[in-house]
Amino acid sequence: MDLYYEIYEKLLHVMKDANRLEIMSLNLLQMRQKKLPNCIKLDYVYELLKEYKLLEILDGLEEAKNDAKSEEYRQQGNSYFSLKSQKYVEALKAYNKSICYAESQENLAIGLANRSAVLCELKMFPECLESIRLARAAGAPDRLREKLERREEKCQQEELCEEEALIPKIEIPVNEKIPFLARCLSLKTNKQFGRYVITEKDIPAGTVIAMEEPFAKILINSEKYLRCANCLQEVPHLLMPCTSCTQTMFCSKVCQEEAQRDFHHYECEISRSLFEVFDQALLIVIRTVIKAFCAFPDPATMAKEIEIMDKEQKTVFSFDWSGNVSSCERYTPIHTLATNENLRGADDLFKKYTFGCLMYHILHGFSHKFRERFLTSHAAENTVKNLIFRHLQTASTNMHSIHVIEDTANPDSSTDFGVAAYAFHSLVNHSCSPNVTRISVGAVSAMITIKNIKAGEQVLDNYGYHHSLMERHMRQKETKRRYHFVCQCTACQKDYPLYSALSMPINIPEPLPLHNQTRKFQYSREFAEKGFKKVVDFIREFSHLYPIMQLCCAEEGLKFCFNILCGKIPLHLREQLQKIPK
Ligand SMILES: C[S@@+](CC[C@H](N)C(=O)[O-])C[C@H]1O[C@@H](n2cnc3c(N)ncnc32)[C@H](O)[C@@H]1O
Repeated sequence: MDLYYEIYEKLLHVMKDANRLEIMSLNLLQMRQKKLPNCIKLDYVYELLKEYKLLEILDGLEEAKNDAKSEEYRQQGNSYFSLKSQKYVEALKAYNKSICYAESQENLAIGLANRSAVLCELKMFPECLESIRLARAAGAPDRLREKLERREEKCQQEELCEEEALIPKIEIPVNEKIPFLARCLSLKTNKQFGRYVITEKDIPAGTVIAMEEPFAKILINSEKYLRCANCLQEVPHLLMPCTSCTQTMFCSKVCQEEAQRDFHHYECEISRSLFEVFDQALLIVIRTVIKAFCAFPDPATMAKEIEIMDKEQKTVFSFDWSGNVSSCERYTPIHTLATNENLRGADDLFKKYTFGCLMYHILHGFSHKFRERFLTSHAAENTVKNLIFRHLQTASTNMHSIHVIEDTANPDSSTDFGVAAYAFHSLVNHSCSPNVTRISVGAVSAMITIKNIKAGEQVLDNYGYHHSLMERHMRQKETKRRYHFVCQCTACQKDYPLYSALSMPINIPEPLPLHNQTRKFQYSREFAEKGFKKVVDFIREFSHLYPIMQLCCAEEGLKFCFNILCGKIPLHLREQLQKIPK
């Protein structure tokens, strides 16, 4: 169980034992009825956490660089790399961890040299050469010289056959003021949906309609030694450690400087605590709050601007993004994302007060840089608490995962490597039979249509509850629980069947036969290019027959092929594909 949840459960437990649970709920309810600001509710729960000494659990979680640990992680890397294991991605992670913990230049250089060995086994020859260069620059010891030379020679002899991933483009007219959106998209509001996005023109299936950069993004814990903490690219060969902390790696000087300016300056001292205490759903909250504070010259100006934002409720559609956009303007559409505060139950709010207290405690207690720059007055402290609470709510309603290509042989294996806050994507509502899907191109989110959408229709994504995978009553229960609405989409109204019960008319061809392809071929550019065209043509022609088995498969095929065209094959999958005999 994550540490933040363990502390929450402990608090519940001690309050119950002391017969204080009811009175606490009543107090919080009264504060809510009096419409007191959230910082006061957080203060109330904060006092309880202090009284029961639960905040002490957060002490001493940081670790300094340490050669003994660096060597231990290198040993772990060696055993993953051994002939017996051949777990190359795990070996890369362990070597990078060893690099991050290295105190001495020697341990840093050995880690880099060992990393090059794994890259060579993974047939990533240019990447291996880069790691050799870095190992030498770090002063690789003489005893490794010969090994590095042999490895270098081998890499130089190998042919390069890496295919560049395609960067998708919006190929229909683009909004002049919002160059990352198709011009036909516009925003509406009504009682049922709140804000919602429609298209004013017909859009055929297979059309990219948005390419959006996030306001804030984070890496998940299991990826921190494989990807750059700033751009999130999977470039283990380029990663160099933060010179102070043990949890953060950057792929370039540019990324390091950007991260330092945007968030790492305040997170460096607390980087291990953050990963130890919170999961990705909460890490994005802290990152959003830090980035928000960095967007303003000082907390007092920020508080004033926030008042205006709360009043005006501007969205991504309110700004001209074609020229210079101020950092305050960039933050505004994230600030105004839906919180669903009035629809949340007491239990949910109590959890969020507790998690918010833990976040505040870590920022206030352990990040000196954050405290010095932002917690400069009582009013500023309240602004931080209110903002943490706000984004605990916006994140749970609006956050989006950043993911890689799915592994068809292990559909349950995780594909997420990050979480991000997107201003436009967060305005798109849910359907159990969606007409768009999102694909991550790095941290950029590409939205592509998977059905033909007619002028005037709403653009609808899926929040994880598809009619082909889950019964209607379960979907409606889940959307109510997590997103506070009972879904009334066409699939719910017409009770579309589960995948296994879909009809499969025999006069309609199979759109993309995956089963008689080898696994390696499924992930090739050649397959994806042909496959994409085939499924798109299929959906465009037969869209009116939905829901039938062939169309559900075609939508899945479209996602799969588009992902392969635009995304790089992630390392763990590359390792598996390489192990398949020719
Ligand atoms: C990511 S936001 C979507 C944009 C939102 N409508 C807004 O006004 O900001 C998710 C929230 O939108 C609303 N929502 C999403 N899909 C919906 C649907 N199919 N029916 C009703 N409300 C929906 C719910 O309040 C949900 O918590």
